[in-house]
Amino acid sequence: MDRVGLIGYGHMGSMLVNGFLTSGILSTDELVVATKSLESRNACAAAWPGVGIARTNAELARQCRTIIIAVRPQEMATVLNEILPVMDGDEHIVSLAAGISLKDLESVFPGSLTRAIPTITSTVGQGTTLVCHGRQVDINSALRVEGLFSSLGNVVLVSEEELPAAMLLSSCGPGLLAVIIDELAGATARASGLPKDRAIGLTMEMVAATAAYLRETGRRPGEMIEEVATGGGVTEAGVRKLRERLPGVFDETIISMLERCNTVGAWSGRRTDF
Ligand SMILES: NC(=O)C1=CN([C@@H]2O[C@H](COP(=O)(O)OP(=O)(O)OC[C@H]3O[C@@H](n4cnc5c(N)ncnc54)[C@H](O)[C@@H]3O)[C@@H](O)[C@H]2O)C=CC1
Ligand SMILES: O=C(O)[C@@H]1CCC=N1
Repeated sequence: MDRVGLIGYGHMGSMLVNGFLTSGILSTDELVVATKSLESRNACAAAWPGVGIARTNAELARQCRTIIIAVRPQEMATVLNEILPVMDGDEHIVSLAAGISLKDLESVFPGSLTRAIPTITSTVGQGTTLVCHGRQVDINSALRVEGLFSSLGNVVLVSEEELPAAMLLSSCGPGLLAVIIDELAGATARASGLPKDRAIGLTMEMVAATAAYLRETGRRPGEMIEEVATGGGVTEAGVRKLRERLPGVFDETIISMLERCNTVGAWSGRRTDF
């Protein structure tokens, strides 16, 4: 049986297990999970009876042809060090790690490699997984992996050059937007006395409705601003303030994140000696 192995059962790993199994794209006996902490191994076993739980990453690698690695980038070399010696070479490795390039991965595993960048919003069936296949991935393996991630929501194929920018928006973006929701609600609560929880509730509904409006009408953001900001009115005063300050803040934000993309894997010097 062509089993799927998942290494790491944190935010992404647990979301993938939930998505693969509840969508029915995999049955419990087609999935094997390995993770470092005993606590999350037990949590996985309790939540998903029937899923294979491997005691080590090597044990998982011996049983699976598709191996999804959902550990932090800093742990990637350790995991590869454990699994590569027991692999045949015809497996398909899928890395979720931000900031570790296919070239880096190919330098230690010259076989089938795919980078997949999911998003936490797939927990509720919304959002996009970015997928970028390496040169060695054949069509069947590519479709298999795309099918797995389609069970969580939208899949978009991207080139590796586009991946960091696309990830900033589709995958880091939910974290950035959560900051904006928090700050907007917080400032409103501070200035008005509206309880913060109520302010957050109203802001969340507004954000979801704004996205739906833009999506369904096809309006550009600038057109929507014009519709909302009545000349000489209330919104206009706020839009003017944000237009003064936000471009600089967002330029700094995006530059710092792109810089971090280049260093988060810290691959240099971490090559292993299999
Ligand atoms: N959190 C997010 O929204 C997204 C994360 N990613 C990427 O997904 C990967 C995982 O991120 P998270 O789930 O947020 O991290 P996390 O810290 O929540 O989970 C990491 C998991 O890996 C396990 N682990 C650590 N070392 C291990 C080892 N040597 N062997 C086996 N398991 C080990 C940990 O016990 C934990 O279960 C990262 O590489 C990240 O760049 C990609 C897209 C979105
Ligand atoms: O913040 C991170 O590094 C990960 C990658 C994309 C979203 N979260």
